[in-house]
Amino acid sequence: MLEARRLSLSKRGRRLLDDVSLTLSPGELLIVLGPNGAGKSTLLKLLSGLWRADAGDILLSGHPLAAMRGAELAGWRAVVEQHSVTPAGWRGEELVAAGAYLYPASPPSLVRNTVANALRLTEAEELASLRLTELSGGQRQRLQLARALCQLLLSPRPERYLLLDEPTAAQDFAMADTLMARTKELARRLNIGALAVVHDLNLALRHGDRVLLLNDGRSAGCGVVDDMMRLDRLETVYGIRLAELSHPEQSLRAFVPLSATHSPKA
Ligand SMILES: Nc1ncnc2c1ncn2[C@@H]1O[C@H](COP(=O)(O)OP(=O)(O)OP(=O)(O)O)[C@@H](O)[C@H]1O
Repeated sequence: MLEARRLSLSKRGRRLLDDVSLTLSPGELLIVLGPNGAGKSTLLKLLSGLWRADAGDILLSGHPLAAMRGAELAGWRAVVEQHSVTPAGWRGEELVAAGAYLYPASPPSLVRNTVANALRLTEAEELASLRLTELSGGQRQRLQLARALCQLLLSPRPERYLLLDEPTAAQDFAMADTLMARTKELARRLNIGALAVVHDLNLALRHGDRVLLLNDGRSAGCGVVDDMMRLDRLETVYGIRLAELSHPEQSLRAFVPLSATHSPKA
């Protein structure tokens, strides 16, 4: 299990995260929701080991993340950041194969198969031979997801975690839904703990196992989707009136903003 206990972080005299805790189990998809500036990316940077918290601990299967070096950490977790830099001149499959850099002793055929598998799982097969500079933002984002999957698929660690910062931000409506469904399915099938920061409440509703709500650097609750995704709670966190709609025949529900009463904090 990935366990974050009472994380806090300040920068330039501002509290970006304040006493935030969470658990992420292998096989589940935890969605992190919250308004702009709530601290979602900050939390992901701490969980990834890219930043260090001022207070609190992060444990991976009981081992402190703070004591892990880069290569060791990369076996436990793969990260897709919000803004990833892609090397000029690379083609899609080279980016995905970068996920195998930790395992130089892997047989080339295993790496080739893993890259192909990761491309297939992320609906990115047709991007393999194309130059990154000639791809759309959404296509590059899918390849980054494939690169992260390749890293985890080759890892010998008993527990693996996939940390995604807005993995569907550049995806069209249909692809966003497909990718979140895939992520959930992969988490289950490969027993990977997946955490995804998303903005779309309805993606969280449809695909999340559990939800962490962040507001102003603090936790506004963490629990199963039905408990967290309640109208009153979401209206408070987002500062907007919402309507909850349900499909007459299928057990589907969705949230839509009702009015322009939003009062952004910053
Ligand atoms: N390097 C930094 N130094 C100082 N403050 C920062 C830094 N990075 C982010 N912040 C501040 O921390 C707060 C949280 O930022 P963060 O990026 O974690 O929010 P977020 O919830 O991911 O927002 P968004 O939904 O807009 O991506 C913001 O107020 C931001 O201005």
